[in-house]
Amino acid sequence: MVIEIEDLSKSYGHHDVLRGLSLRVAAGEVYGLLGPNGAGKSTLLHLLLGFLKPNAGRVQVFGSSNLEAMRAQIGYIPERQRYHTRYTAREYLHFMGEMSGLYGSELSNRVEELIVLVDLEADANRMLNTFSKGMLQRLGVAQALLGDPSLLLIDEPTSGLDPSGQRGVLDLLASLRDRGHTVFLCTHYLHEIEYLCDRVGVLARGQIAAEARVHDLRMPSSNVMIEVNLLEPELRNQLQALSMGITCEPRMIQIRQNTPQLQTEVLQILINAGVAILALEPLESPLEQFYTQAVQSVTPAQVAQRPKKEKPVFVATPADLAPPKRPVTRPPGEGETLLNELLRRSSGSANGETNKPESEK
Ligand SMILES: Nc1ncnc2c1ncn2[C@@H]1O[C@H](COP(=O)(O)OP(=O)(O)OP(=O)(O)O)[C@@H](O)[C@H]1O
Repeated sequence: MVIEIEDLSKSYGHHDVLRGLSLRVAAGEVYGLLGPNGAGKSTLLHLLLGFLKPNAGRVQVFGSSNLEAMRAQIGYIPERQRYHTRYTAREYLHFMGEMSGLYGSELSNRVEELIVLVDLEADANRMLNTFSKGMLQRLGVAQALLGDPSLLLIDEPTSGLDPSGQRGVLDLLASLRDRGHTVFLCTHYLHEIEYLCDRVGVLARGQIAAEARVHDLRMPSSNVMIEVNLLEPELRNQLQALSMGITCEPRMIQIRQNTPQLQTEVLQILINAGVAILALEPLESPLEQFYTQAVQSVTPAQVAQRPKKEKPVFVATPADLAPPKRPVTRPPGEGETLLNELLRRSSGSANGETNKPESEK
């Protein structure tokens, strides 16, 4: 294992940020950590780098708990890097390379190789105060790679970049993944997870609330939207009669609780009626559903009730991620999503207990 974290807790004063978090990242794996603002993603990166000390728990990188000694093998790309803008990109990389103990031809060769890798050949002699945010971010990647680290810790790499800047950074990170680097990536953006990562974890209320292989989340969405040129009222009624989960407007059909069969029936009716289909899109991606469920599932009461040594709240498997069998629109309390059911079981509520405080039971 490249990263092994067990039962990690970190507080700032009375503010408990991480509460018994455990996770593992294997060599060559690209792990994406999603979490709302303030969930503790940057804190976790700083703990991995040994910049911060945990209140409890174990952090090992490359099998060692001496994280300061491991730093040379880690490339860190922070969300916001500060640069000395009076340097050119080439000078800056030389300067930073010397700081990491590289000299002479080894340093020059490494700098030139990295300038090519991050696609800054044409701009390497320009002053950094003329660089765009995207160029600075690519320079940050080059800097992180100076010591040829095998593990990269990356904090929100495309935050604040325009679409072409984002594309440049993502393509660069994909090329690093393809070179076999182990990557631990913190992000808010689901498309980055889909594009880059092998596995995804959701950090919520100080724990890994859910974990899944990204490949297993590539499944048909359970809710889709079909955009059409125009639906006559008669046709709308015909479609809505197919299922309670279908709602129609003059130019849009929503299928909640979509199945391949139901979708085929809807499309067949539209085609037979000569309706032009302009678009068919998922209402939310399976990854989005997975993230939302994970963030909403861990309630403060559940966190407070969990004994310290308990395993992660929920680790998703492909079967767990299948669309819920009962209608999504059912009244509250009538049923649970599978994820919620598992969560309740894992917090000891399967045998009739609820998560209410003792006083309310
Ligand atoms: N040095 C500090 N002292 C006190 N509180 C801190 C400190 N650093 C972070 N925090 C708090 O800890 C919590 C977690 O912060 P952190 O920056 O790790 O979250 P994050 O998930 O990276 O957030 P974001 O996605 O917004 O960057 C936040 O509530 C933050 O205000």
